[in-house]
Amino acid sequence: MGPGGEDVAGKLAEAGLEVAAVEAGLVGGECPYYGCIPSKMMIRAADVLAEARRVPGLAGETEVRPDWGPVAARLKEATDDWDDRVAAERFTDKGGTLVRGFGKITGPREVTVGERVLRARRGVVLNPGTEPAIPPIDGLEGTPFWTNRQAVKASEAPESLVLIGGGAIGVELAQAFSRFGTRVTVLEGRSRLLGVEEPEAGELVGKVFEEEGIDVRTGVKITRVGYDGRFTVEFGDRSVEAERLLVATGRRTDLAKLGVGRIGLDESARTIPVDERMRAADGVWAIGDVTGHGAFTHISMYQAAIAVRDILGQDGPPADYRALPRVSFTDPEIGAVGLTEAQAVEKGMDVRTGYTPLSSSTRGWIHKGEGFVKLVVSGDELVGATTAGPSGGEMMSALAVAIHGRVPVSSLTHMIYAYPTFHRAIEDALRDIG
Ligand SMILES: Cc1cc2nc3c(=O)[nH]c(=O)nc-3n(C[C@H](O)[C@H](O)[C@H](O)COP(=O)(O)OP(=O)(O)OC[C@H]3O[C@@H](n4cnc5c(N)ncnc54)[C@H](O)[C@@H]3O)c2cc1C
Ligand SMILES: NC(=O)c1ccc[n+]([C@@H]2O[C@H](COP(=O)([O-])OP(=O)(O)OC[C@H]3O[C@@H](n4cnc5c(N)ncnc54)[C@H](O)[C@@H]3O)[C@@H](O)[C@H]2O)c1
Repeated sequence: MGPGGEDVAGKLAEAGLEVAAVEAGLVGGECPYYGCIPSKMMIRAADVLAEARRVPGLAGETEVRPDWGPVAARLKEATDDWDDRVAAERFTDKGGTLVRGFGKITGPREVTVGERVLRARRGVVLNPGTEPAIPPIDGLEGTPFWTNRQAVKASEAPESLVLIGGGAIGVELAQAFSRFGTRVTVLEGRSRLLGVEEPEAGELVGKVFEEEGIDVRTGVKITRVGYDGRFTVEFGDRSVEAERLLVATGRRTDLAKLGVGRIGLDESARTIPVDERMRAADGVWAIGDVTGHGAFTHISMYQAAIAVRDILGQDGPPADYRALPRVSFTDPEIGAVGLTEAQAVEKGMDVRTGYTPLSSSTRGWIHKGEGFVKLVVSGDELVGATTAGPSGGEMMSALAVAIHGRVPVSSLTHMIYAYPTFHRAIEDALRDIG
């Protein structure tokens, strides 16, 4: 019952099907309780602090004294103190049956929860999501390290924090805590932050982090973690010490524990492959992080809608991930859609790119905002874009529409872009296409 599962279960119950939903944790999954919503609330508060600190030089003087108290209180309220009663009732009020516990597939169209065996006529929808993947670092196991699940329950911002992993979770939480006064170190194994996105994105975030006092170490190989009331993380001949350690090194799903072997799927795989209708096997649909099409709530919900249509025998377009959007909610915010330049090259496309720094646009200059627009083009088709800046995620939406609707690049070039918006920089990036 992640975001997609909750949607599928509710919609099918509303359509009159007899639906049993199995949930081992909280109805709604990671996003509302430990992921998107709490992290974005932390980021919203941290961004307010950053804006206040920008007053000098623009509008006068400020004195900023961060207090985590309102953040912790807001998170408690937003998650109902990590209680899913409202979400559970939303489903049962639609006529669904909620079964609490861990579900295991025990046969075709059969799921067992403890002693209870559920047999479906129509089929089973799998939406097990992911949990934090913990790397096998010497000394880490058994220490009171945080993952995102503990970080969002912090009652105060720690004095110091080491983050292992500079991906999506790592960068968002690093900046949020740092802006509340936490001394933050990010240790990333790859050569840059946000390694799956365009290199320019990770480089920009790394530069801004350094300027804000976040210690970023990339290309590190962590050899040991020690804990004696404080954490020591060793990498090569260096080490860093902190009050808290947050591990954000990716996600995993235990498919063997879920019992997918009973329906002919590979239990040692990292994902459950699905077709364009979310079918994973006869009478089995899978949606969300586990399908490997992007660990995002909007993917879970998008796939949910397709699965519902397929189960109810309704028409509708098959899954299409060409215009897959994603946003890293750092400041500057990194919006991205479709392919990166490297991914397009890897696919054998004849790639051209266009790039412009946001500072050369009127709005970027007025705002004193850092960022850029990068476009990835193949022929006359836009296949990918990255928009970094104060509203990078919102800027990206225009390009997501262009990719989704296959708007030719030649047509985008002759469009009117409102002056002076951030998104007007898209026009400059289009002109730069080689
Ligand atoms: C810190 C953080 C920030 C994030 N921020 C964003 C963001 O800003 N935007 C965005 O789009 N995405 C974000 N994500 C990702 C997003 O949370 C997930 O992609 C989203 O929750 C969709 O996941 P899902 O549908 O696969 O299932 P999940 O949300 O992972 O839920 C799966 C549910 O299934 C339950 N479950 C698993 N196995 C079983 C079983 N066998 N029996 C019974 N129950 C079981 C689990 O308890 C869980 O409740 C973030 C994630 C994290 C960790
Ligand atoms: N804004 C958003 O939409 C948002 C925010 C947070 C998370 N998410 C989703 O959740 C997923 C999980 O986030 P994540 O940050 O855990 O995973 P990630 O895959 O984005 O990043 C993990 C990082 O940890 C690094 N790493 C792995 N092992 C390491 C080690 N031993 N030492 C040092 N570095 C190591 C990897 O190189 C990688 O850069 C994301 O992929 C994303 O899909 C989305």
